[in-house]
Amino acid sequence: MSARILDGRTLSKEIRASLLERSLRIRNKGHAPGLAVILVGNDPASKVYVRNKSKACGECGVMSKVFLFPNSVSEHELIELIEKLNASNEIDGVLVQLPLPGHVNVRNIMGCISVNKDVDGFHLYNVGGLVVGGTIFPPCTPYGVQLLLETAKIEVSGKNVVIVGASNIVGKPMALMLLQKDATVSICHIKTNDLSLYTKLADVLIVAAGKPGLITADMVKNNVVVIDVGINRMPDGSITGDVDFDNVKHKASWITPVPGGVGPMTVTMLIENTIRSAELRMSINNLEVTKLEKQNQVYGLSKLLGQV
Ligand SMILES: Nc1nc(=O)c2c([nH]1)NC[C@@H]1CN(c3ccc(C(=O)N[C@@H](CCC(=O)O)C(=O)O)cc3)C=[N+]21
Ligand SMILES: [Mg+2]
Repeated sequence: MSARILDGRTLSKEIRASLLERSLRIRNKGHAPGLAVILVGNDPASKVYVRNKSKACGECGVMSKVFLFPNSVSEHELIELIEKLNASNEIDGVLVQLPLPGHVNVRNIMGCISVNKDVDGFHLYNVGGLVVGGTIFPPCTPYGVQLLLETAKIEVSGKNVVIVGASNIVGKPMALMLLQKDATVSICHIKTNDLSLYTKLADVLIVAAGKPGLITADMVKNNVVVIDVGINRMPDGSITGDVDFDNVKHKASWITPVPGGVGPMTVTMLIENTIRSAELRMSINNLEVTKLEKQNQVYGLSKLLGQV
């Protein structure tokens, strides 16, 4: 037996085609959707991701602007730029690439991004939205995983979903989103005493630990659905996930490859959030947007969610 592949690259292509159509509709009304990406320092992986994001923006008719800063940048300089971008009518989404250098307080920076342009979903307001069951901007990686599962018609309601990794950008928001879909969610992390006790229970196993080969075939049950969020750069330059793909695939019913699984979906959902932000801004009176924006108030939440 060999698992079916959850192909994020192919699904991304399909979604990006429909995003381009949405983008063109917005452009026809006189606005080009815009994403601002702030990149600090020289981390080669961050540069690759930012390049992928810009390329995807191009495919979807989204204007992208990258702002580069040296490692020595001050918090003040970053905040000054973010405030300009918050106030700019050309910009629908603002993203600060992580990680940031140690002397910059991530919470301070994320807190300055307008909640209405927080396409990463990292502002505490949007994080709080997830806790109570809905947010304007679902964080891109968990959002992409959810879409991969939905597209393959993998039902999570009532299922044991085990998440390995408790980061603020993947593990924790993923848990909240799947809890909202009535899954029974367990979160494991670096201090978990007996990891395989949990992984063996999983109907759906989501791994975001950053450790190549962490999940082996003996740790999972037959027919498990495996989502590998890990991206580990190997000495030969290739990338690999956290799952021993070649062996686990014989037990799993579905599995994501790395590359070509979750990674492209992360980028695609970022564009989706940006285009949705642009659609929302277009649907609201400009004066009202400016007024609410100045007060850093949220608009359109009830419009998007139906109810909170
Ligand atoms: N503010 C912020 N938002 C993020 O969303 C964010 C971030 N910071 N910092 C880093 C992580 C990581 N991330 C990825 C983006 C693209 C791929 C991607 O395109 N992966 C390709 C391969 C890429 C390669 O070859 O290295 C794939 O898996 O097929 C992966 C991971 C976004 N992140
Ligand atoms: Mg991400």
